[in-house]
Amino acid sequence: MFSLNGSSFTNNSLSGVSRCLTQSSRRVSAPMVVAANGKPGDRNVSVLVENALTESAAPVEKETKSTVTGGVGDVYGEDSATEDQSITPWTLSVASGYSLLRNPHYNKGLAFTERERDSHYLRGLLPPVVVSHDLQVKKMMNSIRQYDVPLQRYMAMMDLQEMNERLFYKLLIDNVEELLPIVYTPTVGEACQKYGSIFRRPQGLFISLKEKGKIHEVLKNWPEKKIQVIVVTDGERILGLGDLGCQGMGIPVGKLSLYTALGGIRPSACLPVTIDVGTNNENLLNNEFYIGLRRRRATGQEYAELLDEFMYAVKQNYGEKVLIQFEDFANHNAFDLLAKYGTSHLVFNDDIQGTASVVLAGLMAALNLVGGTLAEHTFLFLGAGEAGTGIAELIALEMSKQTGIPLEETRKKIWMVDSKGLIVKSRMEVLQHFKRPWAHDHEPVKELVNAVKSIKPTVLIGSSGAGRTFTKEVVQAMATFNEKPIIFALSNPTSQSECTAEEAYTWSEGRAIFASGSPFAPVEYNGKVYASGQANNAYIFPGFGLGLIISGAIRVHDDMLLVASEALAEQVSEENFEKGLIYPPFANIRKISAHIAAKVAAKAYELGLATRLPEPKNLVEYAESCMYSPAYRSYR
Ligand SMILES: O=C([O-])CC(=O)C(=O)O
Ligand SMILES: [Mg+2]
Repeated sequence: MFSLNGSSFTNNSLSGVSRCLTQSSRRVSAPMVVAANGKPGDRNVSVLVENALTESAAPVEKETKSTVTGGVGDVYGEDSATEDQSITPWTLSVASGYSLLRNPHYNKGLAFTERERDSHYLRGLLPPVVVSHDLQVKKMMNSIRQYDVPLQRYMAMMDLQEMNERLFYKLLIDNVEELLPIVYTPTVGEACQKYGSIFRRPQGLFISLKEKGKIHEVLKNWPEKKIQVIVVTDGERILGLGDLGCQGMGIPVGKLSLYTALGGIRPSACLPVTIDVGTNNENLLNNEFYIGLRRRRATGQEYAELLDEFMYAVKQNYGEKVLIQFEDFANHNAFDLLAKYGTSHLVFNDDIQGTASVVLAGLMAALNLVGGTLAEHTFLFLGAGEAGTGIAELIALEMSKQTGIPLEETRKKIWMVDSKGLIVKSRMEVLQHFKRPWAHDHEPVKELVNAVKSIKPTVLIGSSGAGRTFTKEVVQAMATFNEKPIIFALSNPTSQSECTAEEAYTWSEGRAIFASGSPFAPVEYNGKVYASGQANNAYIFPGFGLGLIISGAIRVHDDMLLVASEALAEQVSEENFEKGLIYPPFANIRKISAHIAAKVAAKAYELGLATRLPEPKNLVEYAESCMYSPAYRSYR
C-alpha cells in the first residue's frame, strides 16, 4: 500500500492492466508520473485518481459517453452494485506514450489523431500517417487472408486481441461469418489441442489445485473488478475432442469474445477461467510443451472442494448477479454442477441448455418447411450426454406446454441411442441418472441404423461427439420414410460431425433439412445449391447472457430457454426458408441477440427473477443501447 496525493493505492489496484472508472476523473498534477507497478518515475505512465463508488448504475456499457475526459480510460456507467466496497475506492493508472501503444484496451495504433499524439506522448513513436478504423480493418483482413492455414489465422487474431482490442472486435463484428470459424469452432478446437506449442501470452485466469485455499486472492489478481460473465471449463470434454486439460482455455476465451462481438457485453466485464485439476490425456501428460498440472484428474471430494471454493469466491468477489457459464465439462460433472449451483448462483450450462435452445429454435423453424407440430414428430438422438439429453428435455417441455400433455408422456416421443445401443427399459438399472427418463419400452437394439429403421424418426439428431456415424445407410433409411428428413449433425469440430453437409444432401437426394454444429460450405447437388445452417449455441448464449444482465436476473429458468428459442426462430425470414435455411445468417447476429435478450429479460421480469427496476419499456431498444461498440473513443 502506498499513497499519492492523499489517495490510498493498493498494490492490487495498480498492478497489471488498470482501468479508469468515473467521469469525475482527476488528473494528478500532470505530468505526474507513476509506474503501473506503483513505482514512481516511469515517464510513460500517467495516473488518474478514481473513486469507483461514484459510478452510475447502468448495467452494461453505454456508448453514448464516447469522449474520455482527462485521460485514456473506460468512462462509462457500470454496475457498482456488486462492487466489494471494502476494496474501494480503488485507483487506476492509465498508460500514455510507449505503454499506451502496448496496452490493448486503449491502443489505437495508427488511428491515433494528431492531437492525441501530442497530448499522450506519442510523437515519434508512430509513423506520420493517421489512418481510419475502417482502413485498419481492411488492412488486417488482407493480412489475415494471406494465411492459408486456419490455425495461423487464429494466432493472428489472438495477437490482434492482445495488441488492439477494439480493432479485434471491429474486425470480428464486421466480418463475423468469415472469422467465426477462426476464433470459434472448428479452429479453436485445433488451437486447444496445440495450445501449449502456440502459447504466447496468457489469456484468462488459470485456477489449479495449486491455488486451493487461495482462490479469493487469485480472483483479485485479475485486473478487472466488475465482472458480469464468467465462462469456466475444467477442460475434460473440449468440443468433441475429449480431455484437453488446461489447454481447454481456448474455449472460455473464444466463447467470451463472442459474448462481446455477438452479444455486446463489454470485454472488461468478461472473465475466462480454466480450472486445472489435472488431465487423463496421456499424450498431454507426456508432452513437454503441456501447460497444465502434470497429474491425473482429481475426482470426488478433492474436485468438489475446489469447485466449491471457486463458486463461493466468485460470489464474494462479484456478487450474485455475475453469470457463470459452465462449458465443456464432462457429463459426469456437468449435470451435477448445474443442479448443485442452479439454486444458489446465476449459472447456465451452454452444452446442456444453450445447445438445447438453439436446436429447439431450428426445429421450430423447420416445422415451416416440413409441416406438423412438434408433438407430431418423432425424435431419435445418437448421443445421450449433455447436449442430447438437454435438447430432448427442452423439446419435451415445449411439447408439453403446447399440448398440455404431461412431460412424462411427451418424453415418450423421444428416443436415444448411446454407445451401448437404444436406451430401453431393460437397461434402466445400469443407466446414468440423466439417461433414465429416455428409457422406453422396446426390445434392445444395438446399431443406430436398426434403431432408425425400427423407430422411424422424423428427426435425427447427432450429439455423440463421434464423427462419421450417420452413414449412408442411416441417411438413406431416414429418406425412405420421410419426404423431408430433418438431420442435425451437431458434434464439433468439423472432424467430429456425424456426417458432412454433402453426405446429408447427396444420400437423401437433396431432401434433407440439414444443420450442423460446425459450419459447412454450401453444397451443389444435381445442379442445385444447398446452404445449410449452423445449429451452434453461439446463436443463443450471447443474447441470453445479455438478457440476464440487462434485467439483473438472479437465476436462470427453463422458460427463459424456451423464449430464447422462439426469439431465434422468429428471426428466420421467408427468404431464408426459400433457401431451405432454418437459421438466420450470422451476419445479423447482433440484432438477433438483442431480440433474444429482450425476450429473456421480459421472462425474468415476469418470473420475478429480475432485480433491475423499473423494467425498461422497450426491451429490444434497451438491449441494443446497452451493447458494446468497438468504435474508438477520442482521448482528449
Ligand atoms: O463450442 C461450440 O462450437 C459448441 C459447443 O459448445 C460444444 O461443441 O461444446
Ligand atoms: Mg461447449
